[in-house]
Order: sequence, then C-alpha cells, then structure tokens
Amino acid sequence: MDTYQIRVNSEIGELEGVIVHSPGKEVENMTPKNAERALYSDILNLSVAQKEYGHFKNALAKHAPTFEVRELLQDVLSNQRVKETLIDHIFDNEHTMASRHFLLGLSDEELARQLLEGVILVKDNLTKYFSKERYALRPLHNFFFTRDAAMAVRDKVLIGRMANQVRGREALIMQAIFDYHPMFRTQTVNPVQHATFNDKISIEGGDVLVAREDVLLIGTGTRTSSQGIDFILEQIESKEQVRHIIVQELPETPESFIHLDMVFTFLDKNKCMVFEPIVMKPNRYQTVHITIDNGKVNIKNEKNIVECLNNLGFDLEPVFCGGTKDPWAQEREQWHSGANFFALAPGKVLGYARNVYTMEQMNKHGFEILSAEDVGSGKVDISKYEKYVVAVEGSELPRGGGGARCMTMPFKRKPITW
Ligand SMILES: NC(=O)NCCC[C@H](N)C(=O)O
Repeated sequence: MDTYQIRVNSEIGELEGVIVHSPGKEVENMTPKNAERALYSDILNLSVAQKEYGHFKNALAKHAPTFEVRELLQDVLSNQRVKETLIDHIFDNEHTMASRHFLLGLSDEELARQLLEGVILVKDNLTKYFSKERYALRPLHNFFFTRDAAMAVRDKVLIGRMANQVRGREALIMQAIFDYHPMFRTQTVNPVQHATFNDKISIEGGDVLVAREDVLLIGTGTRTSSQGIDFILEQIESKEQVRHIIVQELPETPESFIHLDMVFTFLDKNKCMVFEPIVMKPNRYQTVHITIDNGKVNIKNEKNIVECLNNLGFDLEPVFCGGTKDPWAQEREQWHSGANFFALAPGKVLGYARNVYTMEQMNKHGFEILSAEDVGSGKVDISKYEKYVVAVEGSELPRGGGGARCMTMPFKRKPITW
C-alpha cells in the first residue's frame, strides 16, 4: 500500500490523490416530501446518476489515484477500537433509535454500507412503531459531495463542522479515515474538539479554497459562518510568513449559492472561473481581506476577489460562467454548477458539459473540450492536450446541488512554481 503525506498548497497543482464517493442507494432513499430536509431541491434517479458518475470517476482516475470513501471506511472499521469509537461518536452526535449492539455485530463491509446508506428502524417497541421515521440512522444523501466534510489545507486535514445535522456523520467518517487509515500521514484539526469551540462555528469544504501556500479564500454564508472563519484564523501560525485570508460573503438564496466554489474556482495559474454578478459586479456582498503578520491581524474591505488576488501577485483573468452577455444564461448555468470546476493540473479541469455558454467561454480562452466518457475509456489521449476541460454529461448529478469540485476531496497535489 502506498502511503501519502497530505499536501495541498494550491487549488491547481497536479493532482496526486483524491477521495470520492460513488453515489449509492442513499441517494434514492428519500421521497419528494423529505428531499428538502435531505438538502436536495429534487430527487435523483440513481441509475442515471451512476452512469454519469462513472464517466466522471473514470476520467478522474486517468489523472490520479482515486479512492472510495466506502472502501477506506471499511478498512478502518476492521480495527475494533476504531469501530467502537466511531459508533460512540455517531451516537453522541445523532439522536438515534439504532442499537449499538446490532451495529457492532455487523461485518465491516455491511456496517460501512449501512453507515452510508442508512440503518433501517426496526419497529420492535411502541415508540419505534409510532415513529414516522424509516431510518434509525439516516442515509448520507450528500456524501458524493466529498468536498465538504473534510478539507486538506497544506499538510493537515481540517474536519468540517457541517451547518446541517444531516451531514454531520460525513465529518465523523472522514476524521476516522484520516486519523486511522494506514495510508494517510497527517494530523486532523476538528473545531468541535478544540477548547475554543462554540456552537456558532460552521465550516464546509466547498467554501474553503487554498489559493496559494500563504492565501486562503473562504466563502461565508449559509454554510460557513464568520465564527468558523475566526476558528481557521486562530489556527494560523504566521511566524514564518505573512498569511492572507480573503473572505467572500455569499447570498442566502437561492441554494445554488451555498458555497464559494459555486461562484468561484481556479482553472489555471492565470485563469479563474467566476459568476460575474456576485464576484465581479458591485453588490452588497462584501469581499474582506484579513492579513496575519507575525501574529497581528489586520482586516479591510476589497473591491473583489480577483483584484485582491492580483494585488497579492497572482495574474488572474476571469472567465465568466454562463457567458458574458445574458444575465439569465449566467444565472441558469450557475444554478447547474456551471462555475464549479475541479482542477486536475494547471489548465486541466473537470466540469459539466450541459453548461454550454460556460463551455463556449472556456473554449474561447484556449481550453479544448473533451468528453469525460472518451477520456475515461481512453478513446481520447489526454497526453496530446496542454489545456482542456473534461466535460461530464451531467443531467442527474447537478440535481444533488453540486459539480466536479464538490464531488472531489483532493489530499495531495504537486507544488506549483508561480
Ligand atoms: N461544495 C459544494 O457546493 N457542495 C454541494 C453540496 C450540495 C448538497 N446537497 C448540500 O446542500 O450540502
């Protein structure tokens, strides 16, 4: 087994390892009535979602070692102490009518499956019989967005404090993987376990972008709170160099603005994807620049993310999600995760094919558009291209509320020479 030292010092360094979760039965374990509680705006068809996801994952695996949560979880569950600790944490965290004894009696494979897909409520007493719940532990409908529950920042893994309880177990599972899987060498940082923890802290990976070794970009809105960002600020030891956090406020509605990566992502050393109305146009959503210099914190407003980054030595040109002309096209494509690109290497990214105006812009900026299915099957030889978008057919996946960046948790990237 290869072992990995965690290292993510940028959003675009060549990918050396990534964690994904192929959507399983948990995605269909919901009805229109409870979709909202599951953080979905629609219900998904699993067979279509799996087909699209297959193309996405095969294309990803052509670029870097790709690991599944399900398998990593099963591996760590083979250690009895880890299994018991994880179950204890889950029971502390969720009000559940599940039986600890029952769960501990399952095989590692079956336990991993049930922790992901949900544990059925056995109606063996009157309270359970009266309960309207189908599950004693709910399915993790959103786990195929592996981005959000854990984030590699430099050499550590920051564990998410999920804004919604329905995603809480994802963070516990990711922590168990990074703390105990022999493949990883790292230290996890979990706000919940810190002396300074308070209940207003929430942090999700879709909001946290490692722009450069010394620059973090963090969104704040419905998912990551100012208290969450203050927690990250407290963790920064700035003895060795000046460090920066650029904070972008996000709208509360519609739900497509949940995370910063839904309006801003990096594409190359000199290109970024933006949803113009929020990122570039004057509006009520502030961009704030925090500088940490030898322990001293300075906070000021900035015009926008791109200008602020360029003042810090970047050379970024924005590419517009949904094109440059029609605000309706911009809004429609942003809704379907049109700005949510995942960088495989500088100038090599993954995104949804359906966002045609966005793809047109990418093409105008020199990106070849390659089909994910062809890249995954080897029909297209990626070594022939310098700069490209691997375009994933996504009609079902975006209904879950995210795109390529949301569906990946990179834990190792090659350093960039800027
Ligand atoms: N980074 C992301 O934007 N992730 C998408 C998460 C969507 C999921 N349905 C959620 O609401 O949490």
